[in-house]
Amino acid sequence: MPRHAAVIVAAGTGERFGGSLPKQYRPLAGSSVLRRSVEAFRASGRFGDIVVVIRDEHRALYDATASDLGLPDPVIGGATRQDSVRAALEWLASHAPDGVLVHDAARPLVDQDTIARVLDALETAEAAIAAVPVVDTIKRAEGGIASGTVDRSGLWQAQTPQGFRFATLLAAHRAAAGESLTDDAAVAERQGIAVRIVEGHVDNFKITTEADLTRAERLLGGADIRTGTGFDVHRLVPGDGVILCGVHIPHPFKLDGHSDADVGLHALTDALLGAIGAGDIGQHFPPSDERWRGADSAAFLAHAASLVRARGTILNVDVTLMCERPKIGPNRAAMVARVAEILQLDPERVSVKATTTERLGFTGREEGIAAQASASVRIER
Ligand SMILES: Nc1ccn([C@@H]2O[C@H](COP(=O)(O)OP(=O)(O)OP(=O)(O)O)[C@@H](O)[C@H]2O)c(=O)n1
Ligand SMILES: C[C@](O)(CO)[C@H](O)COP(=O)(O)O
Repeated sequence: MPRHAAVIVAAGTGERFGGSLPKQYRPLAGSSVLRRSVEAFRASGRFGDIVVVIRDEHRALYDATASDLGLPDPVIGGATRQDSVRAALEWLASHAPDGVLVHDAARPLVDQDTIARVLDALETAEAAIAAVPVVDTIKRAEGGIASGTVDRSGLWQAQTPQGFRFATLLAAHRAAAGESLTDDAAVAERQGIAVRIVEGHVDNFKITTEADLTRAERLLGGADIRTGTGFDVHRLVPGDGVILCGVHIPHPFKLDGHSDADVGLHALTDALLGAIGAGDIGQHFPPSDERWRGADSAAFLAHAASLVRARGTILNVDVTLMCERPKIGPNRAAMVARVAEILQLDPERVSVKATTTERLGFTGREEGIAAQASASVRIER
């Protein structure tokens, strides 16, 4: 039985993707791009060594996503993909596997059939790569103007994995050091090695831009979206106005409470905390703490928002205020604007609604005001 190794190259900078978190460490459907690629090769059960190649400065990111996978220490890659693959092959040289499959970490949707086809082809071929036929009409263009149509017959889009007899690929990479070749098949072709093409899969695309990640997320059944709800009540006592969703509204009563008693922002704070399982407002801002006496509830909401942002993105929030008076309608736009400002959200993602309770219950008797809220967040870290 031949012994095969897998090399997962993840030492790129993801320049075309951009952003502060490199694309291979971006969350993807509850996992990460890199972890999904590695797990596809683990799940195949046909590999001895699985070697991941990373950038030195990504060590903490790698540990956070893959340290529990039981892999050997990652190999440190080079300036180009070619350099990174060669570094992994040199590391593997002392293990002398019969064959090696090289795979882009940036292709997290690789399927088991594609991996198996490349491996099976290696039984009779010295080199085999996954690829899909070019299906679109291909244009050559200069200055944005088409200057010709390329005959697409016989054209393929190379994917990974790309498989080789180990000794063949190591020798080819050593010979090609310093050149500028974008895949391992090109390195092998340079040495006159016949590279067999086997069927890849259209979904085994490379994550190059944000749009690719969104497409991958969609194919995997959606992002990690969570929702939280909040509910709060404050008593009305004689006063000169209420603060609701950050807006002061003149009124012959005020809301009674330790802080400014903004029932709308309190419900919303709890909704955000609930969405990430971070307890409730009372845990974060105990009424026994003098610091919060008369406090502007915007500080509570901003704190909850920062906890969510440490893990992901706030998608939308929705607050319903329950009272007979004051009338919310004339103040709604100002409330939406203030909540959006505190949450640093587009106002289009903020909703404030109101209802009476048909003069029923404590809100109907104007003894107090109640609020309920919900928040949706996308977890990314
Ligand atoms: N010096 C490099 C460059 C790329 N790669 C890896 O090779 C694969 C294919 O490269 P690509 O997707 O083009 O990644 P980047 O080089 O990161 O992207 P860009 O070209 O946009 O900077 C990726 O898994 C990438 O991490 C690598 O290991 N070492
Ligand atoms: C290896 C590869 O993914 C096959 O399509 C591709 O060649 C990588 O090229 P890039 O220039 O790094 O995008």
